[in-house]
Parts: sequence; structure tokens; C-alpha cells
Amino acid sequence: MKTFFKNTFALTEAGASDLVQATRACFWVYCINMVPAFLLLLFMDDLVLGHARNPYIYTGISILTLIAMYLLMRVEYDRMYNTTYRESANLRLELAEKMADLPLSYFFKHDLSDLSQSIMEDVAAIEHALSHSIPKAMAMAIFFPLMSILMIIGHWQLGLAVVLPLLFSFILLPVSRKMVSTGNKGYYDILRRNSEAFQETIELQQEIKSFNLVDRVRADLFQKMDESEKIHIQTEAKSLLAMGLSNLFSYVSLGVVMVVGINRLIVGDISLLYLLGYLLAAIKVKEAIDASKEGYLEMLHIGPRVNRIKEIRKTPAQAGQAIQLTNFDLAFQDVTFAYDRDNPVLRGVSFTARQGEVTALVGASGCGKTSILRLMSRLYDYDGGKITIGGQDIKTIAASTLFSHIAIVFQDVTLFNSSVMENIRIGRADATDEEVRQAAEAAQCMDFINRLDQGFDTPIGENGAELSGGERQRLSIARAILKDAPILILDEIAASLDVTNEKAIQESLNRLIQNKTVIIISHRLKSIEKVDKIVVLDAGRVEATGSHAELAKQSPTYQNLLEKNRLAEAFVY
Ligand SMILES: Nc1ncnc2c1ncn2[C@@H]1O[C@H](COP(=O)(O)OP(=O)(O)OP(=O)(O)O)[C@@H](O)[C@H]1O
Repeated sequence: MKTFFKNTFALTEAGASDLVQATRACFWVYCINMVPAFLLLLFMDDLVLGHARNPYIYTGISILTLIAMYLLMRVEYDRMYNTTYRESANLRLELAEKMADLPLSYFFKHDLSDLSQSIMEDVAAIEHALSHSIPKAMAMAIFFPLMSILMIIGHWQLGLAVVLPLLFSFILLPVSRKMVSTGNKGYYDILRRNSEAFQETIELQQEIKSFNLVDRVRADLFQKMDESEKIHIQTEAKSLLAMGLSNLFSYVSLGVVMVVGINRLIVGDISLLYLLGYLLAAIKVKEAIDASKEGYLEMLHIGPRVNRIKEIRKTPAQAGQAIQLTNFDLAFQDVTFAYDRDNPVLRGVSFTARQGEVTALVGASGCGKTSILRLMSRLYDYDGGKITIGGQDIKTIAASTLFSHIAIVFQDVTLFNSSVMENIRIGRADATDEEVRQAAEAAQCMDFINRLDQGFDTPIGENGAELSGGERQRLSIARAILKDAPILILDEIAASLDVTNEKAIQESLNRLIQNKTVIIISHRLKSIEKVDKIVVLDAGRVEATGSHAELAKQSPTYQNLLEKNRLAEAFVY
């Protein structure tokens, strides 16, 4: 039962155990709720037959029953609610930990609003179902067959009169389930599309306003909202139809018991007390079934959410171990890679970037430079060939170990919504304030930091919205300087620097790159003329490798790039 719960509702081991206990508690509560009805019959039987006992006995039995009911309900409450909140906290932690171990490519391939929805909303929905419905519905799945057997054994006609309509009432729920889950899938899909559309609208405000797209975007959003409303109403209407029929059958059971019972009473087959007993039992079972129906439906609603959580769990984590590295030569050996199977991006790339040297990757836009950076930092894993650091296959190195040896300055710099000081300290969490200041100075950040209201303590808006592109990039360089990792990757850092800064940063970088493996991507060939090695890429292949002087003579692709650079520099508006 535990394994069934674990697999069906995407629960943790502890959560599945708690659910078994909650289901057991609910089952006993259903059973004890039948007791007052039976006691009433027993007491009435005594009175009718003139065997009335001492009133204290009836009072005592009633009080004991009430105490037992109270205790069982306390246990049920504890198992259903208190343990549930522990489970949802565990589930969120488990998902967050799992995500920390997923390859970064997973986050590029998946919608971010979808992922945060899984952690927050999906877990909240499962939490609600666990505390309000699943234990009740599961306990009913055991209680109802058991009661049916007992009632049919007691008197088969009366038993069937109670059981059959209730059974129909229950059978109709899966019909409702089918309608709900088909409708829900469409509803959740459209809900997700809506939330993406809203997010996109907010993020792209600048483009929407500058291209005068406000009316078009608004109309599009309204249409999406209309669609989701329609699907929601249709789903609810369909499920209500099946639900309505189901409720009708559960009421019918009382009528059928009356009809069959009175008929049996007239022919002298049963006593009035017997009929009353069945009627009371029918009322109690009907009440229990009605109470569990909502829960059953809620359980069906969470199906797509449970699947999303299962999908995150199923995604293989990035393998690798905390290997001690002493040499940081980085070698690509016949590496192949594709984002999607049909479109190879790298086709047998081989080159070595040696420690203590600067290696530049150049090539036309789309030739695969950024993809090579992504592979060497394991943001994606390569498909064929081999990438090694110090002779060690990077697929065997844990991502956390690898990242501790690599500092990257990306083209697009992401800054956190915290102070300047904390944003630079991301480079090395245990750096002192003084070390952060020195890194900021080396990256030529002091001019703009001094201009900020609170200097290093100034909060910078989400994604550094209050800093210019060049300033953000200089903060990112400060992070890399602070990290001082043996492998340094610089992706187009010259793009948003101005001439004054570039010169000063150049000096800091020259000091930083001593004895490191440095890989640079730059479209401005002037800035890489003096590097130790240039790797020329053409459509995912290495066309040539050598120094600037060698390539300028031998490589047609490099010559072509030089010519384009010359034209770009001569470009005037
Ligand atoms: N996340 C991705 N999913 C699918 N295809 C991608 C992805 N990123 C890049 N590509 C494709 O891979 C190819 C190589 O892209 P890459 O970004 O590596 O080139 P690049 O040389 O760095 O280009 P640029 O100089 O313009 O930055 C391109 O055809 C690009 O469309």
C-alpha cells in the first residue's frame, strides 16, 4: 500500500507512510461512526422486548463510544493534517535538491514558470488533497466493500437495495474523472500558456511599447483569457453532470431500502427494527460516501500535477565525482554535439587550450563558439568524442567541482537583486569586504560604485536594472577576479566596454590570467591578435588553429573574418 501511494501521488517515503496511517485512521473513523446507529438499535431492541437494563449501562456505553470516537478523530486529524504539512515541506525540499543536481540544459529546455509552478502550486495542491481528500477516499475504497458484504450477509435483498444504488453512484465518479482529467489537461495547458504570455508581456514591455504593440498584445491576452474561461466552464459543466447523477443514485438508495424494506415487512420477512437498522446503516454509508466523493474528485484533479513532479524526479541528475585536479589543460577530442538530434552543431571538434596560455575561439555567427563554452562548463553534456581537463573526462567530474575551477564572464550578465557588495561576493562566498573592494577596483568598477547612493551597499534592482550594460559586465569581471579560478572563460567581454575601461580592464585581466587556462570568444579580432592560440571554427568544425600571423596567411575563414572586421570598422551611419 505504501509503494502504491508513493508511486501514485509522487510522495516521499515518509509521506507515503503517513498516508497509510491517515487512511487507516479514516477507515476506523468510518467504522466507529456506524456504532451509534447499532447501539441505538440494540437499546431499542431491549426496550421493545421489555428487557430494559440499568440506565447507567446505556449511559456508560454511550460515553465510552463517544470517548472512542473523539480519540479516533484526534488521531485522524493528526494523521491527515499535521503530517501533511511535514510532507509538503519535504517534497519541496526534495524537488529543490533534485533541481540543484539537474544539468543546466534542463532549465534551458523547460519553461521556468512551469518549474516554479511545480515547486509551489503543484505541491500545494497535493498538500491540500493529502490533508482533505486522499485518506478519506482511500479509506472509503476499503470501507464500502466491507460494509456491502456485511449488509448482504445480514439480509441479501435489503443489502442489495442499499449497496447497488450506492455502487452506481460510485461508478459514475470515474466517468466524471475522465471528463475532469481531459478537461483539466486542456485547462492546465492553457493556464500555463496564459502565465507565460503574461510573463512575456511584462518582460518585453520595452519592445511592446517601442513597436507600438500594446493593442495587439492586449487583444491576444484577452483572447487567451476567454479561451481558458470557456474550457474551465465546459469542464466544470461536464463534471457536474456526472456528479449530479452520482448524487441522485446515492439518494435513491434510501428510497429503494424503504420500498424493499416495507415490502419485506408486510410479508413478515423482517421486523420493523430490522428495517430501521438497515435504513440507519444506509444513511450512514451514504453520508460517508458523499463525504468522500469530493475528496475522490480532488484526487483526480491532482493527476497532471503529480505527473509533473514525477517528470522532474525521473530526469537523470548530472553524474560525476569530486575529483582533485592539479592540471588544467583543457582538451576537445573529436567532440560532437547537437541541441536536437537532427541538427548537429559541433561535428568532430578537436583543440587543446593549455594552462598558462590564452586560447581564442573565432568564427562566423552561429558556428558553435558559445556551444563549445557551454560544453566545457557542463552546462550541456557532449554527445560524442571526449572533453578532458588535466586528462580527466569532464563527464566524470561533479558539476560543483568543475564550477569551483571555472570562472565565466558571460555576454549577458545576470545580477541578483541585492547589494553591489553581495553581487560581487557571488564570485567567492567567503571573500572579505576588503577582497571584494580590491576585485571591484581591479575590474574598474569604482567610478560607478562611488556614484551610487550607498556605494557598495546600494541595492541593485532585479537583474541589475539600475546599471548600464558596461557596468554590469564590469561587476561580472570583478566576480571572476574574486573567484580567481584556474580556468577563465571570457565570452565577448569587449562588447559592452568603452575604450577607457577596456584599457584598464585589460591590465587587470593580464594579471589575472597568469598561469591560467584562458578561453576567449571575441568578434573583434584586433583584441585577440596577441593571444597564444586562435581556433578558427566554421559551421561546427575546426577549420584551422594557430597564431594570428599564421592564420592570416593560411586560413581562408580567418582571412574572411579579418576582412569583415575591417569593413565593420569602416562602417559609418
Ligand atoms: N539552446 C539552443 N537550442 C537549440 N539550438 C541552439 C541553442 N543555442 C544555440 N543553438 C544553435 O546552435 C548553433 C550554434 O550556436 P552558438 O550560439 O554556439 O554559435 P556562436 O558561434 O556562439 O554564435 P554567435 O557568435 O552569434 O554568438 C546555432 O545554429 C544556434 O542556432
